[in-house]
Amino acid sequence: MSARGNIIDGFGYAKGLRERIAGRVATLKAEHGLTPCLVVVIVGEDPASQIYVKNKGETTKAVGMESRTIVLPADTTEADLLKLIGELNADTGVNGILVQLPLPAHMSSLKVIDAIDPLKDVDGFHVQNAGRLAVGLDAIVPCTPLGSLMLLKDALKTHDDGNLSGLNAVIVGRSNIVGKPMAQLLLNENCTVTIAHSRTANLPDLCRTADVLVAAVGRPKFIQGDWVKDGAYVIDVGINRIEVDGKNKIVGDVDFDAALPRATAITPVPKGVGPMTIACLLNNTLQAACVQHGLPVPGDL
Ligand SMILES: Nc1nc2c(c(=O)[nH]1)N[C@@H](CN(C=O)c1ccc(C(=O)N[C@@H](CCC(=O)O)C(=O)O)cc1)CN2
Repeated sequence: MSARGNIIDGFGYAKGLRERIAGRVATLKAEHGLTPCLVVVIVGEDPASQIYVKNKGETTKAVGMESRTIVLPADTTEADLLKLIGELNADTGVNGILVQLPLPAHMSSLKVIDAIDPLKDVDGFHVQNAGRLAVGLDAIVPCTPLGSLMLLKDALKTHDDGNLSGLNAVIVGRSNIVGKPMAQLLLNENCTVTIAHSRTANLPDLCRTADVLVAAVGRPKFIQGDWVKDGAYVIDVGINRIEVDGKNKIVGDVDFDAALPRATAITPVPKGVGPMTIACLLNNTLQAACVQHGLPVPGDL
């Protein structure tokens, strides 16, 4: 039996991944004269989004890629945003397009995402990428689920036989950007997958069946310690800002302290899945640039 209570170092893993990406970017530049370019579009002034976009710009440059950030006012019309996306789609110097979410309420994120060229959709949110992932074709995979899977596989390799096949996976949350693609990825790994949501009956008992428990529900410390099966792998995707003793704190969707002793391994918040999101975005951008130029796509990093 493997030891309990291991903390998965997403921050460290993401750092290593960024270094490997930087190496491949340098090779791409040296051998093909190609520098991948990522454009991030932000509409409005949501403070958290502004921080994420700033981090994306800085890390994109740090791995040697070109970064452009387009800031639009909150009252930008949907038509104007769609026009901009059309221009970026047509610009051969742009390899990746990302529209930061959430968008202001007067815009349809589905419509906006649908306007992005699927080959430049480095978020992997376009319906063509979602469909391709669902049927097992090559696709751009959403960054947070992709990063979660990388951490999970690495933890399994470290603490177990590394095999996801046949494990029971329960994903709490059915969003298009995390829950559903995570389910597809785990299904591809031959897990038996259940997606739970707000109408699921007896959620605690369902969670107790999970060898792999993924929490993506957006509610602070929602998953209690005694919902975690002895020896489970717990991936906490939640990033919730709460106030404790007058101070702002970020916590996940899992009651970490209570879950830790039961889990074989668990991601913390912060420094768990979060840093993997941006590292995987860079990887998707690198791969998208290769596909667009007919170059071989680098393998697993
Ligand atoms: N177009 C997109 N919009 C959004 C996405 C996305 O993948 N594509 N995801 C989130 C926000 N996000 C990236 O955009 C993101 C969230 C969190 C982190 C992160 O590194 N979190 C840190 C804590 C950071 C903090 O102090 O706030 C951690 O968990 O350690 C990176 C990226 C919604 N929108």
